[in-house]
Amino acid sequence: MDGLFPRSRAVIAPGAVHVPDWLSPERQRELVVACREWARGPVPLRHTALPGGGVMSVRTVCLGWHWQPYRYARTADDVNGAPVLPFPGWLAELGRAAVAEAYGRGGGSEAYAPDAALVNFYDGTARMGMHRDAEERSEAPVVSLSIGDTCVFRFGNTEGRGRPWTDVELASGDLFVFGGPSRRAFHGVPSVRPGTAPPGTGMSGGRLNLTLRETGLDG
Ligand SMILES: O=C(O)CCC(=O)C(=O)O
Ligand SMILES: [Fe+2]
Repeated sequence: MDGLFPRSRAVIAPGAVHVPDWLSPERQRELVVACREWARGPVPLRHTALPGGGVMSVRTVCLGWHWQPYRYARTADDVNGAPVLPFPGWLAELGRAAVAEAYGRGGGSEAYAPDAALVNFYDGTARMGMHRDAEERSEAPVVSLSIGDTCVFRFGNTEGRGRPWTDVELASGDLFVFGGPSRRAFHGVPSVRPGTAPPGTGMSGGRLNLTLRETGLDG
């Protein structure tokens, strides 16, 4: 039944907007090519090690600022010490277009200047636990772009990891923006649905997610 009914734009919580099918198929393919290039290094796509000894099931590479739990740096000190790749101007432009799409012109899109991105790759068994994006000093929104297999994206509240939450299916090409009162909301990815990607993304399987952030950091 998937694909028979158009999915519609939805405000999931104040400041949290889901826009299905925002990225064109061409744009998705371009992003896949770019992600593949970024994953070549100098910092490899890797399972992030957590301070408690665990390892994330998602594999990640960063742009602009390298995120390691729980700080940003210009070098990947928890991987190989290499400098993080620059944040491309065209990706910041795409981020501004995303914020304009979510909040309308005048909703802060002109001033949006993302300077960090996490590029996450999920195989069929990868998940991401409930967390908040908290290392950024800026209150500017997070822009999330999804390509490949559909996932369940769990969007919670700002108080804690538990309910209430809303489960949203993020499919290939979907945009999700969370800012304003939802900027520090807990969120996670409890499951990915293998084999649900549309043909033509250029991926052979799995899910890619890019989150663009404004760190508010200097230097
Ligand atoms: O994969 C997603 O949709 C969310 C990723 C995320 O929350 C993060 O990278 O902080
Ligand atoms: Fe996050």
